[in-house]
Amino acid sequence: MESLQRPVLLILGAGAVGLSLAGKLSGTARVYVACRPAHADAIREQGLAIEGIWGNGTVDGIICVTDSWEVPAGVEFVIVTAKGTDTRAICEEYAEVIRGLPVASLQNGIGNEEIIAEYTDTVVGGTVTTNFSVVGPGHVRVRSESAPMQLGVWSGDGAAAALDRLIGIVRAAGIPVEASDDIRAGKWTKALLNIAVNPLSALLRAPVGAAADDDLREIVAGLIRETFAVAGAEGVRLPWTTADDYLEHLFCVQVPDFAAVYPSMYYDLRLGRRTEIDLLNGYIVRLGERHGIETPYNRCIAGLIRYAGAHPDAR
Ligand SMILES: NC(=O)C1=CN([C@@H]2O[C@H](COP(=O)(O)OP(=O)(O)OC[C@H]3O[C@@H](n4cnc5c(N)ncnc54)[C@H](OP(=O)(O)O)[C@@H]3O)[C@@H](O)[C@H]2O)C=CC1
Ligand SMILES: CC(C)(CO)C(=O)C(=O)O
Repeated sequence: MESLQRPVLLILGAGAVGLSLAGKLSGTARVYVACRPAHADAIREQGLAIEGIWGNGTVDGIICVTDSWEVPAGVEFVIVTAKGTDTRAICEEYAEVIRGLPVASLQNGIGNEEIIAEYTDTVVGGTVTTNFSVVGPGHVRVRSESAPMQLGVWSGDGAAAALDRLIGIVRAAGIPVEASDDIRAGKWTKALLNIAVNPLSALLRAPVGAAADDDLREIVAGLIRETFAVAGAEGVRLPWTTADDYLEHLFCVQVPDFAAVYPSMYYDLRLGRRTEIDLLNGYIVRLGERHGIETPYNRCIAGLIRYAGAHPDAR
């Protein structure tokens, strides 16, 4: 009977982040994951293998689905962890399931919550500043963590109540989490880190620590100064007054925290998948054009990533 009272969650687009979350959340919730057949087959056969700072071992009880009709009634929360390039497609695929349910995004980049809000009324925005990777089918690794998960009301009358409940579920599972009273700014705050390190790591095949190299610091500073100018024009209230204040945090805290690991875009480029560049640096370029702000550093790095993405011999 106890399991019937557990919250029922559906994680949409479960790879590095989604499967790791599923592994942790299944301690306190019944968790369905919408994932690819390779993960589903491995997890059905031998459970989810998880290693790293969130614990080591095999997690049984995660329920894999590869099609929307496999999701039973009774799901209370949906968490989207697909890449931002797949947000619309996965929302379309699971549209019947998610309509009317609270849906949270833990994705990087700007624009995912707006898409999700087209499919349900109640949206919770979120960020996760932890490093996750896929080791193989049904096997994930969790490495460095630099800040607690942030969750905040995005839209919908029911979002405040949904937020409280979701935070309770996440906290009960032992994942550090905080409520954000301005999750729009929270998404931009997280994007600063991704704009600074993801494309450089992906292009150079180097871990995040490379961003602090003397030859790269000025590039990172250029990316961030442009992003601050655009964020200011958009009226986004970042937690740092100036780009240089954030750069100090980036180089003194975030880059050291993630020095040895590779960001998600590194894996996308290596594996020939679409990258999230247009939700990050490419987005800054588009907004810069709208506001008449020059963004040469972001334009350059976004172009390099797009070129490498389109030319296998360049990645
Ligand atoms: N990895 C990290 O350390 C962090 C990542 N993030 C962000 O979290 C999000 C997820 O990243 P990450 O977990 O690394 O990405 P992954 O690519 O590892 O995981 C996403 C998974 O969703 C699958 N997927 C996509 N569409 C569908 C679908 N329609 N049905 C079933 N499965 C689907 C993908 O399969 P396929 O590849 O075959 O399409 C992939 O396995 C991104 O926005 C990322 O930027 C945030 C913080 C840290
Ligand atoms: C925080 C970081 C850099 C962790 O890997 C990330 O968000 C990503 O990989 O996209």
